[in-house]
Amino acid sequence: MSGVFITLEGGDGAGKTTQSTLLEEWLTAQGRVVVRTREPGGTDFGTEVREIVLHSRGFITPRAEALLYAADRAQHIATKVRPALERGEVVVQDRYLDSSVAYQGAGRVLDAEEIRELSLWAVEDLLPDLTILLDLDETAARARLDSADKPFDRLEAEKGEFHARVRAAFLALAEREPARFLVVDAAADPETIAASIRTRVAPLL
Ligand SMILES: Nc1ncnc2c1ncn2[C@@H]1O[C@H](COP(=O)(O)OP(=O)(O)OP(=O)(O)O)[C@@H](O)[C@H]1O
Ligand SMILES: Cc1cn([C@H]2C[C@H](O)[C@@H](COP(=O)(O)O)O2)c(=O)[nH]c1=O
Repeated sequence: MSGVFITLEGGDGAGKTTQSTLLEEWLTAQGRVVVRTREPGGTDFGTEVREIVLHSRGFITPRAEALLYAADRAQHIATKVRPALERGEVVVQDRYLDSSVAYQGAGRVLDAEEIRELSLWAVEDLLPDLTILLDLDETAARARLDSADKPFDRLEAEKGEFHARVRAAFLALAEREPARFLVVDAAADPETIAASIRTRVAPLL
């Protein structure tokens, strides 16, 4: 596999969409073919899963929720991400298995190792070349979401303690795999963040 697989992680409102847009623009200007995608929802199947997992009105058990994210991931990696990497393209993806460890593991208080194993099984062990963690405290993230003025989804609607556990879990994951992660202060301005991301991505191209 000769492409480059880059994931962006962080809490809701940390700035992943903003930074993946800027990264895609820069990579395209460097002459690379970019596949910009996300989880959940990077495939037709995933779009249906996304609707259930983010907007279902009924109660979803934590294990059922973990399996929904894993099903979305299995389909997405097999049908979209691996083929793009095999063609030598750059995949820029909002969220991946670290989100499951942080949200379902720490947030929903399931066993983090089991959640990671479930995702690794779903994707036949594919890990990113680089994971950019946009780190922002939950109060600042909530203020950004509030100002966006759109209704909260199931996960965004969780309490502050849930999001604090998610943030701590992301930071612990980055500490455990420093070679894979770039941790960025997401409170900085978007151009400063984009510049530090480009510095780390350039040697991978
Ligand atoms: N560095 C930044 N400083 C201030 N505001 C920012 C910054 N980056 C993004 N924002 C703003 O914060 C809000 C959320 O940004 P964005 O949609 O990029 O985050 P996200 O991590 O993709 O969110 P979600 O997880 O909810 O999809 C937007 O209104 C965006 O304009
Ligand atoms: C991949 C993944 C995502 N989540 C959560 C995180 C967010 O709250 C939503 C996705 O919304 P976004 O606007 O696309 O960021 O889903 C999760 O709990 N577990 C996962 O594996």
